[in-house]
Amino acid sequence: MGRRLRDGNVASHTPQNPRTNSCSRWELGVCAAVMACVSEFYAGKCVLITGATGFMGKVLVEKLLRSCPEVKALYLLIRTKQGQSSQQRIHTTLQSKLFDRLREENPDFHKKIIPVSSELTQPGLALSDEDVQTLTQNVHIIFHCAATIRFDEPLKHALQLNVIATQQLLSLAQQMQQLHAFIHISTAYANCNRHHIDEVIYPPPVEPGKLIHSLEWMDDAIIRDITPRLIGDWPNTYTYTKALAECVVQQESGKLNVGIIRPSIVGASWQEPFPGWIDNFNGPSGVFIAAGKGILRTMRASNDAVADLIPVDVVINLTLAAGWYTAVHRPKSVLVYNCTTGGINPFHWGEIEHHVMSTFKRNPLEQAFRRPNANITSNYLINQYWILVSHKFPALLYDLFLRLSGQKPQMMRIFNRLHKAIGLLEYFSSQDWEWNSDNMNMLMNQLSTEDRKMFNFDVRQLNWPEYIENYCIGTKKYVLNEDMADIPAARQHLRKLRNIRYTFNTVLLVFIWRVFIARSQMARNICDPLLPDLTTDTQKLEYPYQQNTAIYCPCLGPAPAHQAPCTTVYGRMTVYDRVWPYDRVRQCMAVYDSVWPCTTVYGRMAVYDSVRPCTTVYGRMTVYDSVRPCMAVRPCTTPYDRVRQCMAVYDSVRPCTTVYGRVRQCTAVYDSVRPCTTVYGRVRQRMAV
Ligand SMILES: CCCCCCCCCCCCCCCCCCCC(=O)SCCNC(=O)CCNC(=O)[C@H](O)C(C)(C)COP(=O)(O)OP(=O)(O)OC[C@H]1O[C@@H](n2cnc3c(N)ncnc32)[C@H](O)[C@@H]1OP(=O)(O)O
Ligand SMILES: NC(=O)C1=CN([C@@H]2O[C@H](COP(=O)(O)OP(=O)(O)OC[C@H]3O[C@@H](n4cnc5c(N)ncnc54)[C@H](OP(=O)(O)O)[C@@H]3O)[C@@H](O)[C@H]2O)C=CC1
Repeated sequence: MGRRLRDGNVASHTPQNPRTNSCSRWELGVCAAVMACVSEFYAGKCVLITGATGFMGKVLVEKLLRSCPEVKALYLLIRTKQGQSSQQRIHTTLQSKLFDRLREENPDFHKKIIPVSSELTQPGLALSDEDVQTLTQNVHIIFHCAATIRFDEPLKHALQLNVIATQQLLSLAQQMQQLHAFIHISTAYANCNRHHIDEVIYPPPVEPGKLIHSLEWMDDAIIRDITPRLIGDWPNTYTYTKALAECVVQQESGKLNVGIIRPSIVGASWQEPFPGWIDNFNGPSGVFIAAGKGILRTMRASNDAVADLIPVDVVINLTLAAGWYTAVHRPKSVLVYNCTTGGINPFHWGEIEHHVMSTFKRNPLEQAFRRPNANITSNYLINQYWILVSHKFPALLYDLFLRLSGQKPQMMRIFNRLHKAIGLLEYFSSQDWEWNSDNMNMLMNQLSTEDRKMFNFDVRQLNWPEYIENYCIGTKKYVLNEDMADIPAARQHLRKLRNIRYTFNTVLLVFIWRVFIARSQMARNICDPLLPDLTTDTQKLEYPYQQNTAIYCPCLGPAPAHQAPCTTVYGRMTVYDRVWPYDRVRQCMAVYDSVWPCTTVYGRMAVYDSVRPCTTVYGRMTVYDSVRPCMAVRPCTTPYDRVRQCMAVYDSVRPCTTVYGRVRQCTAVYDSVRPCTTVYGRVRQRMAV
């Protein structure tokens, strides 16, 4: 790494006329088709970059050093953070895997990097006088990438960094003696309150100077209260302040050669330095990861809306080319480049959903919470329903499990954060915009064949399915630092989750059946014919019954022998015999008469007798008696009912008497001749009176 500016170690640089240092068609008449004008332009140049520790800044530094090896120096404005100096921070940044290729090609690349301590929200960018002097003397090109990209940033802070810092940097740029170009990175969504966006700077929603002035004296609480009114139809403070920043760039550009790059949604790299590089959760990356982990199951997005993703290396190639073009061709006014894909090679959110899911099924993330299975919907209510069923309910269950196993519940908290994040993104995934990208095309046409390859931003060549696959794998490798060698274990984990799901679904189905469906007479009438007949052939002969009607127990033929056991049991049902009529009855009940064996009980109960219908039903209880044995002719009467822990009490002579509550205690008292048949609870007691 080069010595810090402050140490005054930057060699003086002979100013060059940008026009003579390039292969401008205007200057040279013709640009040799194979000449790499762009990298040649950067040879011997000093470049100032803000935001070099960020996602795009890093890629810019890497590409500049790799493809323009003759560049003289990179001054990187970096703030101290968490006790780390700018020097230490850039050292850490350069350890990133992103720089592996460069490290291999040029192990000394770091010598050209000169970190400069600068807090952009401070007056004068918190630059020392010495640093100001060095920068103003040496810098040829400025790339201003730093910004807060948080959607929920308080307005004052977003204004300070995105607008005021830009203003200050422009005023520093005005003092620079040999500045050829100032490139400001904006966003394609700076004007997202419009549907069609041209490559022009639109009038600001408010005069930036006035807003800055007004907010100076207001305290944070007041600003928070008036923020929604101020930002109007912008969805967040980020896009709003980026719109103001563009306006400031135009106002303060003076005689500078200025270009504005407006990337749409910046995603993982397409080709350089290798496919799929990404290092953060911003934009769609966090959504992909959450879906791959099986946490995110639903999101509001329109299947048919264009997903205007743009690979980070495309943005950086265009930015470097724009730096060259701005310096060499010095456009009369600020040139804006909408750096988008939708108008050229459109791809839709529905397609993205499909490719993300299929990639994560083939290359699962480790320790997934559930199997990846996410869907997008544009319908608010459907989305809310799935949030409840697929997010909140499982989170609740999982937290319950954690609580019971003595751990701290965390899933609900994770989901709340996820909902907050996706709630902020949905604005962008539920509608689409049209960007004019003429300047991007124009710039491409200005490049030599060599440059078009080296600084490729021709998104017509982008194969979306392949890109999305590399993107997802990139999140696995570079954001989550997972090893591809562990994929078999991750697949095994998914299989385990699938089995758990099947088991859970089966239990749930049985539960729903028991609680809701089996209680419904109508459902029984529909389902009975479909149910298997579990009686044996012998039983059928002896105790035929009609299963496909509501009549269950016609007693046909002569009574079987006295000892004949009670018969059928379907489902959870009871067997007993006529003398000792009892048995474990969990949820159901059979009631029968004294002579005949009880007949069928399906589901929860059939009660009948031959002469009189069974009598009382109390709560969940059946009580009846029969004076006479069941007869052949009469069907059983009451097929009923939810019997949780139920009870049949009867006797042969007198009706049963008491039934108590939901049959926690059921007391049947009766009969002097026959044994009583009390059943208590799950038939813990049987007794004869
Ligand atoms: C259904 C699946 C199929 C997929 C198909 C459909 C996909 C639709 C995707 C739609 C995406 C649309 C994206 C549009 C964006 C366009 C905007 C214009 C482009 C730009 O100009 S700027 C770049 C965009 N900016 C952002 O994306 C920033 C958004 N982030 C924020 O504003 C904040 O981070 C947020 C979300 C408010 C959270 O704040 P907070 O709770 O304070 O958390 P932190 O930021 O401190 O982060 C804590 C921790 O969480 C990680 N993190 C951050 N975001 C996510 C996320 N989305 N998912 C998961 N994890 C996330 C973060 O890295 C931190 O981790 P640490 O380890 O550092 O603690
Ligand atoms: N990512 C995207 O999808 C898109 C991004 N853009 C634009 O691209 C640019 C770069 O975005 P991206 O790289 O993704 O953003 P990052 O958040 O990854 O990087 C932001 C950079 O700004 C620096 N920074 C923030 N605050 C300060 C400060 N007070 N003083 C000095 N430096 C500061 C950060 O430094 P530190 O490490 O110290 O925090 C970091 O280097 C932004 O202008 C953004 O608006 C546009 C469209 C889409």
